[in-house]
Amino acid sequence: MSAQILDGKATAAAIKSELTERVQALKARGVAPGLGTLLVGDDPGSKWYVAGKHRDCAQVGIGSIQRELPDTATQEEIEAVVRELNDDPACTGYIVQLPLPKGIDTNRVLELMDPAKDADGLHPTNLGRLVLGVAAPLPCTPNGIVELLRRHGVAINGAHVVVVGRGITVGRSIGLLLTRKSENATVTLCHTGTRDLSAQLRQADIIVAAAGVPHIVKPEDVKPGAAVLDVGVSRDEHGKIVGDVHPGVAEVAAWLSPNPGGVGPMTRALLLQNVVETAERAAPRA
Ligand SMILES: Nc1nc2c(c(=O)[nH]1)N[C@@H](CN(C=O)c1ccc(C(=O)N[C@@H](CCC(=O)O)C(=O)O)cc1)CN2
Repeated sequence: MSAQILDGKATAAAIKSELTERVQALKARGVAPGLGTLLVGDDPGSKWYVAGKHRDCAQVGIGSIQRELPDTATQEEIEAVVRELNDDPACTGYIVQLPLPKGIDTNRVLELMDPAKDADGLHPTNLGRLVLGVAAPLPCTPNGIVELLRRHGVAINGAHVVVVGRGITVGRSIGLLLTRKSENATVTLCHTGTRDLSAQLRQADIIVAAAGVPHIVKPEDVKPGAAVLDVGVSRDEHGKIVGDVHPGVAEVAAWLSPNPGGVGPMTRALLLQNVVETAERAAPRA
């Protein structure tokens, strides 16, 4: 058996094409959505991701505001740019690219953002709204995963989802989305303190691997017929991505989201969706 591919590139392209129409409709009503990004430091991966976000904006007609600081920037300098983005009327939504350099208090930076402009859905107010079930921008990678499964017809309702990794952008928040009544999944969150990871993985109908540990999910850990989403990014000595999922899993799983080409492009598409939805919320139809 060879798994069917959960094609993030093609799905993201479809979402971007839908968003292009929504942006045009907003502009016809005099609303111009604009995405701001704050990049601190010169990590090549982060630079590439931010550049990709602005390429996407150009593609769908969203404006771009790019702010950069060196990796020597202080907490105060970073917070000053956050305040500027909060006050900039051209910036209708923005993100602070993560991770921030060592020594910077990321939570303080995120808390300072205007929650109404939080395009990543990572502000404590928006995570709280998600807990309460109130409309809010949703974290992009978890939302991208749900959308990727939904658009490929993978059953989420009643599924047992095992998530590996408890980072802020994926593992911590994905359970909040998947356990909503609309998704109705049962979620187990595994991390470095989990005693028998293989035993947990073998129970899963859906595996979300977001640990950043190369090939932590092995073929023998996967129930035949499961859907497996590879989210972790490590690099080999040539800079090539090595995911969290061993290539042999393709012979056991029914569905596989590859890496690259799976969840990454979905993260970018759902970021644009947050920007569009924030602008739509701020400018309700007459
Ligand atoms: N503020 C945020 N920071 C980070 C987030 C986030 O959602 N918000 N997630 C990641 C990085 N990320 C977006 O910022 C991101 C990662 C990967 C991709 C992507 O399209 N990857 C490609 C492969 C690219 C390559 O070859 O390196 C793919 O998967 O096909 C997009 C966005 C951490 N920081």
